[in-house]
Amino acid sequence: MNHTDLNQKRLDTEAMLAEADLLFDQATCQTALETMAAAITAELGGSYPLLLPVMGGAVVFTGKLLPLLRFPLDFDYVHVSRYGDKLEGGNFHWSRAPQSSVEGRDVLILDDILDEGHTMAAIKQHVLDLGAKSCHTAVFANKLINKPKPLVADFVGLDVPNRYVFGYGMDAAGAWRNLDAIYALAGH
Ligand SMILES: O=P(O)(O)OC[C@H]1O[C@H](OP(=O)(O)OP(=O)(O)O)[C@H](O)[C@@H]1O
Ligand SMILES: Nc1nc2[nH]cnc2c(=O)[nH]1
Repeated sequence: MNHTDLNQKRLDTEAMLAEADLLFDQATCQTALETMAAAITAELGGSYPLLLPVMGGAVVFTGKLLPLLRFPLDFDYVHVSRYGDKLEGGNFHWSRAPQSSVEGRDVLILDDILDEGHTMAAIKQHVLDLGAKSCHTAVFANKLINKPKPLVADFVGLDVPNRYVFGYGMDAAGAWRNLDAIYALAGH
């Protein structure tokens, strides 16, 4: 992309944030994160779990959560995507499967958002197929959609409305994963 195009993209991306609705500010996200950390510690703190965040969306949630978990754990990650930078989900693209052994482990999958739930359901099935002893799921945002989901997450930070949300690891047209709060895209 040349300099002019990149500059236009920067301006468009800034405009997208300026027009967006702030749903959950930084302090609200932090409180939700701390509540989740306590619940995860109570449930899994004694089982030496293997944590498997789903890249790239889980990067902020995971990076903030990990230092709040003061118990022994192993860390690996998977990379699965079905939205790319689109607003509608499509086919799964697995870029990275777990590299460490999942067999016999208590696994905790971490993701930024549970929307239709297909991504988390597929990863959980894969983890169980690999012989995990148990598989819990944690999502920072659970979208309140008007359809049944294949799975209910064991740990949820915040329920978000049925709109396209971004920030806290979630992208808006590929951008704004770096925001420390959750926004909804104008008109979506
Ligand atoms: O519940 P679902 O409807 O399946 O959607 C949730 C998934 O969508 C997003 O990933 P995306 O495919 O956009 O990839 P990304 O993590 O690289 O943004 C998000 O990070 C979840 O993994
Ligand atoms: N950024 C983002 N990614 C998603 N993946 C599934 N739903 C969403 C959403 O609302 N926002």
